[in-house]
Amino acid sequence: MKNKLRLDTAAIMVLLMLCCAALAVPVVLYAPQWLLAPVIVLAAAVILIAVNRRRVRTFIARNLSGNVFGGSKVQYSLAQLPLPAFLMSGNSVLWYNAYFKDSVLGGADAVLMPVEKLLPGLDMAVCSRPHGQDITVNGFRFTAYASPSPTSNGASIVYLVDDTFYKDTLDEYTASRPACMIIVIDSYDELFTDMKDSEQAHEQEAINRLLEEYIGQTTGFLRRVANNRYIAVVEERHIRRMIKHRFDILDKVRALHPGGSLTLSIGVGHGGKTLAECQEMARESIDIALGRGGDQAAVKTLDGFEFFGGVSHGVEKRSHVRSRIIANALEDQIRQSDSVLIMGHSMSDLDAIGSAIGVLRMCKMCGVPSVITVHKGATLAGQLIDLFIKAGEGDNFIEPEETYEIITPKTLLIVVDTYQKRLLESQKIYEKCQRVVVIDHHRMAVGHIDNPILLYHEPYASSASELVCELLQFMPTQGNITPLEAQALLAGIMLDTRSFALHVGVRTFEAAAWLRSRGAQTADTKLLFNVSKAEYEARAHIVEDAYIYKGCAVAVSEELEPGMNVVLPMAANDLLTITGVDASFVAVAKNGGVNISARSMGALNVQVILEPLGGGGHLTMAGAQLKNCSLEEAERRIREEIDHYRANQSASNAVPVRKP
Ligand SMILES: Nc1ncnc2c1ncn2[C@@H]1O[C@H](COP(=O)(O)O[C@H]2[C@@H](O)[C@H](n3cnc4c(N)ncnc43)O[C@@H]2COP(=O)(O)O)[C@@H](O)[C@H]1O
Ligand SMILES: [Mn+2]
Repeated sequence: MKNKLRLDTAAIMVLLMLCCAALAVPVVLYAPQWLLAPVIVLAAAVILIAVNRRRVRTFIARNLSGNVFGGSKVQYSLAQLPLPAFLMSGNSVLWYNAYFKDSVLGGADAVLMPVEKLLPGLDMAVCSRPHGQDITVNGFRFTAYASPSPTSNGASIVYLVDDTFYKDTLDEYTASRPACMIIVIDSYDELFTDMKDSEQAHEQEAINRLLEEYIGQTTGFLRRVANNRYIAVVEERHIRRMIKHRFDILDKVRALHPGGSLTLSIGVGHGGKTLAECQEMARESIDIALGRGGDQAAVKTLDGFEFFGGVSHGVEKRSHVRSRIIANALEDQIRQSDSVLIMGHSMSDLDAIGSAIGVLRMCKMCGVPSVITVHKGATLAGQLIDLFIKAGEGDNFIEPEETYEIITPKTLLIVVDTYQKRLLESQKIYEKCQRVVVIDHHRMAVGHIDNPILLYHEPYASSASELVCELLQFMPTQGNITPLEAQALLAGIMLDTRSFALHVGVRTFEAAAWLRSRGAQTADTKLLFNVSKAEYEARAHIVEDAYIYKGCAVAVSEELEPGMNVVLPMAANDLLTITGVDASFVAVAKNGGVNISARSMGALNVQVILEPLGGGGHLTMAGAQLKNCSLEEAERRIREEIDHYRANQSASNAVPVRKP
């Protein structure tokens, strides 16, 4: 009968269409004034079809749905089921009970209608699973369950459980969970110490007002717990809104001073089981936000950290007193050890080896057996190590594997120029040594060494070599560093400051002056940055092939000759010297993957751009290593992250473009 009805409808439709078509031609040719006639016929056809469809649907519904369908036992039980239920075949609704008609169809008929039209998004594969599928219709939130059909166009029964109340309650519960925020005014002591009382009060009042307004938009509360520190407890829904707006309070506070010297850091903990757990997560977040240089929000969730903001340059906040305390403490630790191992990051560079050479001198002055452990076949400081070998000091450098036998509980491991476990020259040495000291200048990142007995971490220092110079200056002059060692430390500073162009503070020049006084020759040091002709050519080719994308120079290159690793970061440095280039990204194929070096002069944060690719570094210098990745894919991902970064910049001004 259904087929017959469909046939009738189709036949009428086709007939009327044919009539229209047949009429239209002669009418246009001989009597255009009668053109209205076929239009009227067509309109009549459409109305007829609509009326007919409605009649058909009502007819089928009256006969098939409700309580009177065939009287089969299955149908009878579904009709009485106090839940909306329907039967579908292929993609069409065949039958439904009265509950379905009332609550889902609002009393209308829908037999033979496509299911997609009635329940958009219903997926039979999903709702056939034990947890069913969430479906929202007319403001009601159902869970749909289905009997799986053995064939794609076979019949299935679907019934809907109205969970509106429980789902709304669950949403409200989740959205109202408490979250904790710790807010810190960056570099408070440095900024506020020299201010008059009235100026201090004025600044503090401005910050308080902004924070009160910010937290005042929530149902939470804000408490100032120290001069520079606040705690806020807000609901999860407000944290979501803050994340959506990328913590725009950071911009508002930064805008209080045109120079951007006044900034905030925010640590957020949310999603924890208890408020105490969220507070602990907020504490870890604020440590990371401050360790990364401040002026940013770090959000810890159960899955890891997310960062927002972070573009201004931190205010130097180091003191000579702290350096002296660290120097004394380090000397004590060295003297309490039966041996000392000094280690940098993998693919060590002039800063890692230069600072290690400085630390080695401290150990020698303390009379404790010590050695630098480095993969001599995988270093960017090969020329420097060769100089020491030529000077008869090759024994100072040994391969990591050669140290395993000599490690005892009283061995001290001093890690320089990295704070990250996964970047260490040797994970095994780190795991074997029970006592670890870290001397580093990188911003703190997720996965840092978490158990050092002594930590000299200064993200405001130019380099690890600068930090080690400070420590050495508290050691006796007699027996202190040789001219060759001074040259090594100077090379480390020159590398990380791009020859005194970036991250240079007063203390950097103080360290350089001291090294000069200890015999470092700048011309000799410069020679350590020389490359072979082949390396120079490779570097030039990469620069030549680069193109500019959204203010960033992007270059990709096939794998370089073995031993040419330094070409990659050097080409990235070179590209920054092009006018109008805010940042550079160089991607070079390596062992089935791609290595990336990125540089900026501070106008954008390359660390933030490379972090989603699993990389890191800092604002002006970052890197990433993509495993099992083609050059095309790497290039696509770099451009995608640049797009994302630029979109955020223009959307919220959360990341203002500024030269240092
Ligand atoms: N996967 C990563 N995770 C976290 N951090 C990473 C990761 N990969 C790299 N990084 C950090 O990013 C910056 C930049 O690294 P880079 O490899 O691009 O540059 C370093 C050296 O390759 C480069 N370099 C060494 N010798 C020379 C030279 N003779 N001339 C020019 N450039 C040279 O200098 C960078 C030194 O970086 P530093 O060790 O941080 O001081 C870096 O921080 C990685 O740790
Ligand atoms: Mn380094």
